[in-house]
Amino acid sequence: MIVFENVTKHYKSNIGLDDVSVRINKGEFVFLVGPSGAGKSTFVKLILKEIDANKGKIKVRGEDVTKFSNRQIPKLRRNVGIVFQDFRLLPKKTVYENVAFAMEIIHQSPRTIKRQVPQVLSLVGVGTKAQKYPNELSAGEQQRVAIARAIVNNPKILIADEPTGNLDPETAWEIMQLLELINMRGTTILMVTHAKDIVDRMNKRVIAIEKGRIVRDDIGTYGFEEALAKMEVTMDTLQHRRQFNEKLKKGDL
Ligand SMILES: Nc1ncnc2c1ncn2[C@@H]1O[C@H](COP(=O)(O)OP(=O)(O)OP(=O)(O)O)[C@@H](O)[C@H]1O
Repeated sequence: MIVFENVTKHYKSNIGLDDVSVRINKGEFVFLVGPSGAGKSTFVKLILKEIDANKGKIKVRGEDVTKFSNRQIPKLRRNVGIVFQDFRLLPKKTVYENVAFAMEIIHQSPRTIKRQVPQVLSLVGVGTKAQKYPNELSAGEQQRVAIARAIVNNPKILIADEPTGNLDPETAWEIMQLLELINMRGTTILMVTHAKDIVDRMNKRVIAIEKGRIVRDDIGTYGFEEALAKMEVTMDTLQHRRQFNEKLKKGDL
């Protein structure tokens, strides 16, 4: 889904990323962590082609974005939703209008907008706030609206850049559960964060970068346990089927 192959990005004298190779698969939930100046924003900006790499290939959904022309960039960004720490909602538009606007700019029909916006607002838990303005909402509600706006056009990838940075721990956790729900519906999620407690609690894959290099890439253990649980079910089912077949053969049924 997102592949970096020997990607290097230098800014004059600073290293953004240094020979980074990594693959994020379809459906994954990945944390990108690292100290300030490590290269996290550089990583995100390269995916969105807000900046260009000096070296290497960056594939997003199989296409090498380093070769994209300016005309191809809007399509790329349509496939990658993004949410920020500071929400970035339009203050003079209502919740409904903020989300509808993301559909209007890609020329969705009024009928589709009318159908989709209420659906996505209730999915993220702010269905009753459609006519409110951002300043009438709590921080957590504003982030929910920003998430609604980011996913309303069904992007395959959602990048969350410090999405809980402005939230108290309880609200932050609610937002994480919402992101998990979105991930379970099939969206690949890349979340940049400094929130160690959240990273530990979520137990997902963690890519750590320092000074432009990947220094750790740990797969969360839940994925493995889940797979094991699924295997047990399958093995149970197989065993039942085998017993059933044997009984059938013996004429015990
Ligand atoms: N436009 C730029 N011009 C020059 N140097 C830059 C530029 N943008 C980033 N850098 C440098 O590249 C390195 C990586 O920066 P980047 O913003 O990717 O880090 P980060 O991990 O996102 O940091 P933070 O957690 O503080 O946002 C840093 O040394 C930074 O100073």
